[in-house]
Amino acid sequence: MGYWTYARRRWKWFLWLLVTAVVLINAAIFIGLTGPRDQLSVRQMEDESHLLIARKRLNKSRGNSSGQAYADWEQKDPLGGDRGKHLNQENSQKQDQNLADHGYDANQPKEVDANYNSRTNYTYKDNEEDNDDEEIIELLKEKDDQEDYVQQKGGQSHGARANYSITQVDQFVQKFQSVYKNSPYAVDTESKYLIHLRRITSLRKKGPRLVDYLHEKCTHSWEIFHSEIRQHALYDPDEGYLKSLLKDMVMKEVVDVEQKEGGTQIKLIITLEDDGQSLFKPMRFPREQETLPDHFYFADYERHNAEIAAFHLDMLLGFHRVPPTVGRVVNVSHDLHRLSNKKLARTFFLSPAGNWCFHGSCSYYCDSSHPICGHPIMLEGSMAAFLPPVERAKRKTWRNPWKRSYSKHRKAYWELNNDLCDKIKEKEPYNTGRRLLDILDMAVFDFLTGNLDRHHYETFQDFDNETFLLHLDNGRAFGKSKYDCISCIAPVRQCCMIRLSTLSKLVKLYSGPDSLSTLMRFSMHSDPVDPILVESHLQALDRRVSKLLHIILSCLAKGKSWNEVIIDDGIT
Ligand SMILES: Nc1ncnc2c1ncn2[C@@H]1O[C@H](COP(=O)(O)OP(=O)(O)OP(=O)(O)O)[C@@H](O)[C@H]1O
Ligand SMILES: [Mn+2]
Repeated sequence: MGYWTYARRRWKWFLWLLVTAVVLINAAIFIGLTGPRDQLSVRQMEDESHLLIARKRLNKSRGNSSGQAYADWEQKDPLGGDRGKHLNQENSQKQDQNLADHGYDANQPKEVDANYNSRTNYTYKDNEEDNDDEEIIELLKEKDDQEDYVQQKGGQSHGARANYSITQVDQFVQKFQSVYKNSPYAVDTESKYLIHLRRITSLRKKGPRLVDYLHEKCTHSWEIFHSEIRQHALYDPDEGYLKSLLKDMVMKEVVDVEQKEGGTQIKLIITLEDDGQSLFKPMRFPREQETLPDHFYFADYERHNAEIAAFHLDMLLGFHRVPPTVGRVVNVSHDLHRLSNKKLARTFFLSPAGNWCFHGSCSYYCDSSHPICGHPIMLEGSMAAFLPPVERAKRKTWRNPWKRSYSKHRKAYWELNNDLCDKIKEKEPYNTGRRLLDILDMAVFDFLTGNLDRHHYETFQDFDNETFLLHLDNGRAFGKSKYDCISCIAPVRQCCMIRLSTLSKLVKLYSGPDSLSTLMRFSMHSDPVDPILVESHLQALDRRVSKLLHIILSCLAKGKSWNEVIIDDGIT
């Protein structure tokens, strides 16, 4: 072999080694960049053919879409069978029978929360931010020492009183009854809560519609919902369209899916065959799972069932400020993946357990370690009716004066000082009209649901400042059933004020015969993904009704006069 032949062979070897090295280095870089965790999902997302095969297989065995999967729900009345009738005074006699038909018996003994009397419930140890609230803690501790602060009376049903009666509140309720004896706000212990509620809401002046919808011709339920939005309420529960809207959100075929930008966690805009749209928040955890003790409120996961429960609670309180919301089970493949754009579709994958999962893109929990998964393909979520597009009905976003700091280290002004109310009372829009009392209503609502995440609120610009506040975004509510968020009610405690119509409803819920937990259980029973709340969260509602009344009572005890604390602004 000559020298040149030998040299050529070595050169070939060298070239071959070089190419192999380049390939290996590239592969190493690829693995390093994507990380071993994502290898499986990257492969799965790139190669959608296996998803198509799996989809076909599962669709065959489970029905094509959520509409079909939920066809049996068609027979169900989305507003609780005879809710319409319950709210109708003329049918009040039928009501008892209807309630009985639904297994509702006001005289049934209720499960008593055995832990309620324990001291830990009053010291709020599981959330340090509220430990600054010395005053209320001292007050509650003091009462706890008196032992009769909370008397458990399992066996009888008298509203929240049944399990969570407070001696001083009983006396306050008696005074309330005598002061408003012959007024629409009168409270007795016999009549049904829904009759009481109806009497109060019937006093409401609805006000005009949104300007752009004055001459609207409507066919679909969502169009009617938009055109029926009024100055003083988002919807009217007595109108037939609400029932149809809830039903349509469950039954209509999904025709488009898009990820909603803005906010921190994943939400999808789902368009249905009638062109109506809903905001879909997917289920992440079982109902029993509570907020992780080491999570701040702003890092807490959103709960789809909290959105549904909040809608029912808001309706039962007669506020009508939460967009109609209902549970729906969707097919991750047919209803979501098939209709997603490329960016969203790439985040879908088959999990090692064989479940259909996705994670979308957002700032919190949108990665493959926090997947949203079907079982194996059907996924539960909440569908909130979309508000009118901003091009037709502009909304104004307001900073909540009692906004939290959203920082691990800082506290907000109102958490360190008690005079925020005195300051904002002087300022627009809180110095006139209904706004300040609406903020206090929102605090009552958030205290009941345990929602610490109320940084902003919105109103419809058409109605200027004299309008209701939208109670949007309740996804972080109902996170801790044994903990009552006293700081959520700071606006009421610091202003020492409450709207008469709201107080009257709370007094009625305390007095019975219906308790808030029973009414909620009954109202939510109509939802396709019922049970919406586990028992401990329902019991918490009754406990919080008692505490709310105690907070009002302590304002009076501080020397404020009745009319300074309880404000009749005519808004119901
Ligand atoms: N039913 C609805 N129809 C139309 N828009 C809505 C609806 N609900 C919420 N939005 C809009 O979408 C935005 C985000 O919704 P939401 O607040 O529920 O999401 P989020 O991720 O929980 O937000 P954040 O992280 O800020 O708490 C809201 O600020 C609101 O403007
Ligand atoms: Mn939120």
